[in-house]
Amino acid sequence: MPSSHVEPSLEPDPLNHDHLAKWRGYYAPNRPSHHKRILVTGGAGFIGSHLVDRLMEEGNEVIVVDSLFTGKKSNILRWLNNPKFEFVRHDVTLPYQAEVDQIYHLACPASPVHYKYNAIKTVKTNVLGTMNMLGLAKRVGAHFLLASTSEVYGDPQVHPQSEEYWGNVNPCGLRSCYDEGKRVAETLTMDYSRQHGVEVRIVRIFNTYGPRMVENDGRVVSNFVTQALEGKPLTLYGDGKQTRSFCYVSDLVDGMIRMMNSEHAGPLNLGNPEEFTVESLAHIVREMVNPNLEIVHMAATPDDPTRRQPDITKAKNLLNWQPKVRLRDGLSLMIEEFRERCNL
Ligand SMILES: O=c1ccn([C@@H]2O[C@H](COP(=O)(O)OP(=O)(O)O[C@H]3OC[C@@H](O)[C@H](O)[C@H]3O)[C@@H](O)[C@H]2O)c(=O)[nH]1
Repeated sequence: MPSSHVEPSLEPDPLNHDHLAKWRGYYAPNRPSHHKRILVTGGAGFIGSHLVDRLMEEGNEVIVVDSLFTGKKSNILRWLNNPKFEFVRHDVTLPYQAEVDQIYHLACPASPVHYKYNAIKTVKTNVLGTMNMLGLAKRVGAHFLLASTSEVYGDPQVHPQSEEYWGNVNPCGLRSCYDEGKRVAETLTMDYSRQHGVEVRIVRIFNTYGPRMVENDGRVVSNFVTQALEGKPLTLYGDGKQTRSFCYVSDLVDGMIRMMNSEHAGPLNLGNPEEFTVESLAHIVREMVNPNLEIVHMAATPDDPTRRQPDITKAKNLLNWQPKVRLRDGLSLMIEEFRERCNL
């Protein structure tokens, strides 16, 4: 039994959320005392699998629920025979039940190419999937963390973006399934907190990169690294003057775990505030892999945000968190892993 727990009375008070949560925590059967039982939806994906590594290394029990639409079993291969680990191939748009203490809800395709592929499914994943996981959190008294996104700011008119900014999102465009889907997911999360007393956390994840990105998922860092290693021209969409701020995956995962174990609901930005034009990213990758590569311009994608940079003051103050890995250092780790994994 965790020492911080105060023993509640034998009967739960269903009208008192705080008491109910404590009661559930205290009397739950099979409750481990030294670690947590943690559900990670989307745990076989890029960010999810790095999060799972950290949670398993810390000695927790981890259940991964993933439909494998974009996730891969190979990302969690090292844990498959571990008795503290369980993989469930399941789509979160359908209910799922398990007795857990924490839920990290990441399930959703994240690359614009993937989330636009079946836009209605993307909305369903964000709305039904988030409702299902919040319902589970409510039933079992688990803490719930939503992996939201910088895309809730749309094409921002405020720069850099702080959590107070409400965003500039097209509700009817090609990206809306993801942007609006995540906005509803945030709304649902806050409503489950207000209406049902669920302990929630919302993090808004800015562009993240690193090992295990799907090499052809269409996102800019994975595209440039794969193209460079294959000796192909780097594809710059639009004029290349649009900006992004790239966070290395280990920094991001550290922020997510700190947030889950904090007292703060958020929303909270997690990202690296170093801002680059996409063109300058192409130059950096080219210089690191092969300075002779060509850079070709292609048409811009619709509703592509023109600038993006997180204001991380809140994360610094509340979580004592800030990214440590500089872009070139993170890129060289990623390039090395891509070379090995993809035989490039
Ligand atoms: O080959 C490419 C790919 C992309 N790009 C450009 O690079 C920029 C970044 O594009 P990405 O597809 O990597 O990512 P985006 O910033 O559009 O979306 C991202 O935002 C935040 C996350 O929540 C999302 O999951 C992620 O997809 C865009 O301006 C895009 O047009 C290129 O110039 N060339």
